[in-house]
Amino acid sequence: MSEQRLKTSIAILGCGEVGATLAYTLLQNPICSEVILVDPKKELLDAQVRDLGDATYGGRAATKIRAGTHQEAGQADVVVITAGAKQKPGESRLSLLSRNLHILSSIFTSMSPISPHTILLLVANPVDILTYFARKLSGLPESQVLGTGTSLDSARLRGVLAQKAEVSPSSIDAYVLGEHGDSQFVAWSNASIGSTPLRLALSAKLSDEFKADIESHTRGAAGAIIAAKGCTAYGIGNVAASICKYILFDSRTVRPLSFYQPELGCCLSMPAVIGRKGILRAMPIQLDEDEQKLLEDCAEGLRAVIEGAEKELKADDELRHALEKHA
Ligand SMILES: NC(=O)C1=CN([C@@H]2O[C@H](COP(=O)(O)OP(=O)(O)OC[C@H]3O[C@@H](n4cnc5c(N)ncnc54)[C@H](O)[C@@H]3O)[C@@H](O)[C@H]2O)C=CC1
Ligand SMILES: CC(=O)C(=O)O
Repeated sequence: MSEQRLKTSIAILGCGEVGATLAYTLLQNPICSEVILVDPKKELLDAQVRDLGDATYGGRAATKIRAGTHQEAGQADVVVITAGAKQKPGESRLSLLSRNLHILSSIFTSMSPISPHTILLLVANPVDILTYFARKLSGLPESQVLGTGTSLDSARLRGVLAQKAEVSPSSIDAYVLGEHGDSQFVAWSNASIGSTPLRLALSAKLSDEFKADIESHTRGAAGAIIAAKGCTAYGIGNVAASICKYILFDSRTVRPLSFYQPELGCCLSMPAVIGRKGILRAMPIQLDEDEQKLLEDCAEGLRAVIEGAEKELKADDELRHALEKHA
């Protein structure tokens, strides 16, 4: 096989806390030949590339890291978008929408023309809404545009359940679904430890109070970490690196990811099979009546945010033109 055919690249837009942590994770666990970092803050970009480069000299150095332009990023196999404002302590993810939508739109203008084979992975918040608009702004097929969604919340859920059940997190099969935000919910009816349904594995422990405690821990995790250190980075760095691996290795792994749900009219997280072409297919999940209602409420809330954002977009010439380009 020629050198050219083996070359695989991941571009990371935004090299702040999350982008740099993701880059470091990709250098420590090589899955591609090149990581390209892009950020308008030139001094920060150069410093991150030098610092991250210093981490590659000792070992296998299988992955090279370099600074690049938006145009170069648009030709990468996977483009991860971490560019955007982050929450201040006490702020919600949705409060970032207006700022981050402008950044998202400028990114697609700068990356154009984007490779038709690129897979876009949205990380910046509010991730479900930005995933929705990235589909429209990029002009890429729906299956190639996904967001990390509740995969991080699900990792947090597995962590806390593993402690309670005294088993390894890798033996817990449980999903947080819906919005990566306040309206998320746990699909308790499907949760299991090994092949044992959670209600059998935890029996008496699994009270409503126990569930409410776990849900509030999972929902509040980001806020608590941000209040103490100003950002979250390691968890999402690890989750985003894993998703890049599922894509590049065509591993067909099932994870809860944010992608377009035609019957709900928005992007939110449901289980999906992930591979080289992005979302290969949704994996059906049977929710109970209460969970189905939570899913519908969550979608209704996200659709209302999308409608508000669309009104704002129509009033802004630059954003309106960006959206109309691929309408
Ligand atoms: N989905 C998830 O689970 C998580 C999402 N996040 C989100 O990720 C985003 C980034 O967080 P941090 O890295 O902590 O923020 P940060 O402020 O440290 O870094 C953001 C970077 O984006 C850059 N940027 C701005 N415009 C750009 C453009 N047009 N092209 C390329 N880069 C651009 C900025 O210069 C800055 O360096 C936030 O929106 C945050 O809420 C953070 C953690 C978890
Ligand atoms: C910041 C964020 O979205 C998280 O850590 O979940």
